Amino acid sequence: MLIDSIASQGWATECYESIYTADNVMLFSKLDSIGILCIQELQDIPLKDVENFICGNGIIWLGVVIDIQAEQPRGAHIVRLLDGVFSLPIDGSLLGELLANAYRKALIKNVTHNIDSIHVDGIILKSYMPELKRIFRLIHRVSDSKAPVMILGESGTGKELIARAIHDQSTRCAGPFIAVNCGGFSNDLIQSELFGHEKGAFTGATSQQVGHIEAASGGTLFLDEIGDLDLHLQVNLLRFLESNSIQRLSSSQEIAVDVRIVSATHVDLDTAVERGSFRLDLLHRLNTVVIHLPPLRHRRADIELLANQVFERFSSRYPCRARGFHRDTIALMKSYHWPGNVREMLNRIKSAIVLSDSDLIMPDALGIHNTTENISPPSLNEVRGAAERQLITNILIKNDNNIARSAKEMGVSRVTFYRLAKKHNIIKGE
Ligand SMILES: Nc1ncnc2c1ncn2[C@@H]1O[C@H](COP(=O)(O)OP(=O)(O)OP(=O)(O)O)[C@@H](O)[C@H]1O
Repeated sequence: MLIDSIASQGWATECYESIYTADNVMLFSKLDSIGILCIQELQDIPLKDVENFICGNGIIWLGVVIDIQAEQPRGAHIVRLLDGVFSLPIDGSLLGELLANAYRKALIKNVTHNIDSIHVDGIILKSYMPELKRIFRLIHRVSDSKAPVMILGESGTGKELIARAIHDQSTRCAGPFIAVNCGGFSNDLIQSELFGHEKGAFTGATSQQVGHIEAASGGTLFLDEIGDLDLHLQVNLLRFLESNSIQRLSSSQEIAVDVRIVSATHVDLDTAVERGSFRLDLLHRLNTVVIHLPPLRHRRADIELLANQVFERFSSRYPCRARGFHRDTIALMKSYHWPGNVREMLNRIKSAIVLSDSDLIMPDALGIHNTTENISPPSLNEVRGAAERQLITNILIKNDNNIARSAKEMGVSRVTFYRLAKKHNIIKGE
């Protein structure tokens, strides 16, 4: 068996039955991994999916074929996307050489393309959590496509920053990034803000105005608080998404527009659909790719990293005596509930930097008087869910995101581990 032969040369191996299952694991795998694809097994899989799989992660791929001649022409196309191909049976030392070469390339690729972090607005987004690393990799992966992205998360978790990151990493980065708050205006105003209007379209329309959708052409339109959009406007937005064209208010002229849509909301849209306040067809148009941003209280592992990043960023801008945080301050930040998420952390640290008169920022400088403020007691289900989620996350971190080892340590099958990790959005479903 090929797997045994590879393992006998000292390589750690994992075997997956389909590229769809493997795809989830790839998002977690170390970037210096090598993949081997059995080309025969790809016969029934749409070529587009195979291409996306091979090109969509930071891994060096080799292919194994039974009979190279018989693989033409579909197999030949796949082979061109790979870094090398070999047929079976293969001599052990030749296999060792192929793997060593691929590993060298993987290490170089890992150094030159760090896809575990994102640069945006002068900030480096980093995380110790597999869930966040997966999001950063996802952003890199969707960068070349126009697929609509929906970002879900509480206020202040960084939804707009992530939307900006998606734009900046994309092939549209030279185009405009236009952000619109769908909940911030009256219905009439938002209609005109989005679609534009002709002169005289309504009282006060003294000149023609280009709407945000048109203005974002060639770039990205970020629709914040999409859950607050009125039903009537949802119909108009859906029409635009289906036709890729708009009509300004009071005009019958169709204007073609090429934009990528990123939307965000803190509202539970599934419930909104059930209640009839959000259209299911619009939801399906917007949520091709979904990113769940966790609240800061679920990112304990990142608190110190984030706090230090914020400190570095702002301590050079303001007069500041402090050189960092006292360890009790870090401990307080880790135990605090952060109802306002990263935005609240930013504001508390900024004022602590300005007000602090000691070498280290002390806990009281954060102005957090009662760590239980704003916390309503969690339900038993919430407590169980949070514990399960934390356990899975910790086990994944400990096992270097290796699913098989994590499942073994947790004492469940790989399938059960997968199901639990998917349930908690730690990994993406198929
Ligand atoms: N990982 C991060 N590192 C540093 N700053 C961050 C990070 N995430 C978010 N921020 C900052 O936190 C603030 C809030 O972020 P953002 O406006 O993107 O949140 P949001 O989820 O869109 O909030 P809302 O739903 O209220 O509009 C911004 O100043 C942003 O720059």
